[in-house]
Amino acid sequence: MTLEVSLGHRFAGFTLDVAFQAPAGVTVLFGRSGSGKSTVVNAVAGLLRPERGRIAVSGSVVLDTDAGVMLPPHRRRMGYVFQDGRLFPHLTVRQNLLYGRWFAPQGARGAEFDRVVALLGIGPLLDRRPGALSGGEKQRVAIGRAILSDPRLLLMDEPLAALDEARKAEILPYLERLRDEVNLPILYVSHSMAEVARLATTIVVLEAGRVAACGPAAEVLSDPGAAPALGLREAGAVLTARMATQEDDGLSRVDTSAGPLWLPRIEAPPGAPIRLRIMAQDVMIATRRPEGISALNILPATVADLRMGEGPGALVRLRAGEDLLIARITRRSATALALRPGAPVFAVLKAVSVARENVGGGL
Ligand SMILES: Nc1ncnc2c1ncn2[C@@H]1O[C@H](COP(=O)(O)OP(=O)(O)OP(=O)(O)O)[C@@H](O)[C@H]1O
Repeated sequence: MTLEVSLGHRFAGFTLDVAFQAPAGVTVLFGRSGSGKSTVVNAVAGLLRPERGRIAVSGSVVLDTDAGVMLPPHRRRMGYVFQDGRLFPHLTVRQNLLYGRWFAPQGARGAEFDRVVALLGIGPLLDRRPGALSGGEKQRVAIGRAILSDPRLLLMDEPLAALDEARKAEILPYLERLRDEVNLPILYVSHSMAEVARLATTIVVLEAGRVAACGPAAEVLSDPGAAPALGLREAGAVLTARMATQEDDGLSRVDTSAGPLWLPRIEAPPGAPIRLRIMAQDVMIATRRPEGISALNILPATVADLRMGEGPGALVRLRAGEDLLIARITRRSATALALRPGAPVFAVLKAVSVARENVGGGL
């Protein structure tokens, strides 16, 4: 495991008691305001001294209260990207970036300047000062500065929260590239489901200082038990498909492990991994393959588990090939269809449910 975290801490009126492990990639800490996300990140960074805990990154222990180990922040080799960038206003972009590199340990200063500049697309900005940058550009520079300090782990506490939708959309592809091309684990705080669905490798859901759910993104997002903590309205699964063909009528065909799906045209080369998000409310369940229906996308599936809500709703997790889906239906339908684990069904996906802005890189 790349990241091992176990923490206990009390503030007046709040108790944090969490433990999770995560492999390489982006680990998203997700939860409502006040659930403890920043407290965890601050403890990992060394900005908070927890009462009890053990934190290891790629096997290196930075905190172990039982063993009396508590490295100070500057010896933990964590890159930290805040909501507001926090660049030095009197330095140019180049100088801000080089400042980050100054903290890299001797001999490890190879996190090459040019490669990072190219990765984040900030070459044309090098001689400007932060005052002449957009919010999205500032954040890209802040990320570059953090990477150039050659960290073991990148901590990002709501790095997009201060940006408008257009600037968020500008940065997300760079974050995907960081995840996919730079071998740098990232601990990422967010309460935006769209960001989580697009970026997360692992999701840790916090609720009132405890871990409500934790695991690979595809599993947590399709888990009926985790959906209430994630937000029922935004419940939806992610799955990875492969780009197949462009069709004559403007649709693109992508292949999932359970069969093909057709979506509004996606610009991607054949074979490219495409991360899809399918909202629970956009999945209907049929016990027989429907005919004479306008929905294009129908996948054979089996019921994995289901959870009857306290109100009229029910959440059903479906296994379609290797992939997991979640459907939000009524309890009445779940009963009428006699849904139970193992039952063979068909998942009917409304074509619009696979939205273009939800299409990102591979898991
Ligand atoms: N230094 C502190 N002293 C006392 N209480 C604190 C301190 N820091 C955080 N808390 C409390 O701990 C709880 C968790 O706070 P935390 O900032 O970790 O939540 P969060 O999930 O990051 O929230 P948000 O999404 O609003 O940033 C809150 O109730 C907060 O008031």
